[in-house]
Amino acid sequence: MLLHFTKMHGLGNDFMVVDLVTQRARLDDGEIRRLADRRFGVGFDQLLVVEPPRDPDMDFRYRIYNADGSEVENCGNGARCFARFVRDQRLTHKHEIHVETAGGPLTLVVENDGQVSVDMGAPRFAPEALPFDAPEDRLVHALDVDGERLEVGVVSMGNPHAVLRVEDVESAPVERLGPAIEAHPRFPRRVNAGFMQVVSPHEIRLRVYERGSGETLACGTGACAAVASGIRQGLLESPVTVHLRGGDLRIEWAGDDAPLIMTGPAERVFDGRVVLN
Ligand SMILES: N[C@H](CCC[C@H](N)C(=O)O)C(=O)O
Repeated sequence: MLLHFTKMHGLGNDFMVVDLVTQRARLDDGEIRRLADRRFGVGFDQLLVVEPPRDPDMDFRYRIYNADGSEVENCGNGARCFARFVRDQRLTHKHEIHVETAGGPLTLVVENDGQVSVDMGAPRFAPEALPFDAPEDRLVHALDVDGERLEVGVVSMGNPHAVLRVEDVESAPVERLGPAIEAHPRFPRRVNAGFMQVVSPHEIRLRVYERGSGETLACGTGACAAVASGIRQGLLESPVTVHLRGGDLRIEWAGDDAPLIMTGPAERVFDGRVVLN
């Protein structure tokens, strides 16, 4: 069977996007891992699958799978690429798109300059929202990792994030601490590990070792989590420019139960067809 797809990226966080509104295919986790492979398959950080909505008030449902085949609740860069995809494919003509995800409903606005703004919902800090094994909500939690005692902010953006403040993202031990935090037993469903350098109250640099995909060039939910944790700790003030390895995102948050608004680009690279086993 041939499956049509579009290769896209949000600041270098790259996606294989598949329309299962006009196509039919069943992709199990083994097939997703094969397609994710950058030599034996198409190669991507995440697979985005566009489906008809289950709720008639929504425009679409979109499902997100990491390169290891795990299905996840939310993907910020993916949401922007999804919005660009459904308009480019003429699956909708709307500028404001309402979509169901495993992490809850999202509202996406495609701006005239090609940037996409996403209402990412409100961050949740309660440990049970991630889930994270801790007795209570704290600004930062002590976490023993690889013989070190770290202090991490924990945030759910629908998906789980642990944010570690570092002096310099370039010299931060992401390769060593990233996998150790991702697989830490106090995160029963694993976690995305963010390494945040505060440049000024309105500017950070960020690297993210993503759950299920490793370090990516950008992570939208990771940028939201870092900003939310930084504002809550009094280190940052909205709006915040987040410098990621693949480029910049703008994150706004009014605090408390207000949603985080993330704005950034979404690029198409090529259309393709792949043979499914
Ligand atoms: N690896 C993440 C999903 C993708 C998030 C990221 N690509 C983004 O832009 O938010 C997780 O397992 O929760």
